[in-house]
Amino acid sequence: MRLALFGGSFDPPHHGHLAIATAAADEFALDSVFFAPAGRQPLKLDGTVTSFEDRLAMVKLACLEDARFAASALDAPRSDGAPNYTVETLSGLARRMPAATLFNLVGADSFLGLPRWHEPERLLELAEWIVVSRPGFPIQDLSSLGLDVHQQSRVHLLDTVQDDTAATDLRERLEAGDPCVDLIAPGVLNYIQSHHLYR
Ligand SMILES: Nc1ncnc2c1ncn2[C@@H]1O[C@H](COP(=O)(O)OP(=O)(O)OP(=O)(O)O)[C@@H](O)[C@H]1O
Ligand SMILES: O=C(O)c1ccc[n+]([C@@H]2O[C@H](COP(=O)([O-])O)[C@@H](O)[C@H]2O)c1
Repeated sequence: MRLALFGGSFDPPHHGHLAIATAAADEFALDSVFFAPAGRQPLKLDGTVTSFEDRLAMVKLACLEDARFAASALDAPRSDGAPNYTVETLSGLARRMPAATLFNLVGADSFLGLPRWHEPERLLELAEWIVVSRPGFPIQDLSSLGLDVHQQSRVHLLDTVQDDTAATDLRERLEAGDPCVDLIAPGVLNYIQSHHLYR
């Protein structure tokens, strides 16, 4: 079983998320990609986000686009209010699925922030990483992270996707009344409209 954790705000899930998950699943023969909305992103504790329940519901709808995709509540808000550290999510997955080959899927912008994540060295041991290019974040910049040779062997770069969709832009466009039909899955758009999100 080859399984990727794909964490994010998913506020809302969009074409860029589906494009990188599809490319990663194709290239690395993944059986499953777990889309896990972050309850409390450790580096964005002050940011306002749409409720976890709405983001999980939208992710479930987005995941209908590919049989390899599944929505996951692994990063649901914790009862003690603590942030959702990916190191804990991945170690939980490794315990529960000891036979699985684990990957962590991220865009290049997220990966460039790795030194600020909780326990970066352990994160690179717990899973292989798939880092996908994103316009404005050249994959060559990853050399600036100073990973040693072993750590580099845990990181796979995928530069076949160049998708400039960003949730921040979409939220602004939705607020302005643009339905963004080409960039958001139809089921997600229906959910946004019927729940009056991003108004
Ligand atoms: N267009 C894209 N190309 C490559 N990676 C992406 C793209 N959009 C999102 N990602 C990656 O998906 C993961 C989750 O992203 P997130 O849900 O925060 O979306 P976002 O579009 O970056 O949101 P925001 O604009 O609110 O920061 C991150 O690892 C991010 O790098
Ligand atoms: O564990 C950490 O310290 C950590 C720090 C920053 C981001 N993350 C996770 O990385 C994923 C992508 O986050 P983002 O905000 O860059 O899209 C999401 O699941 C976050 O919870 C995790």
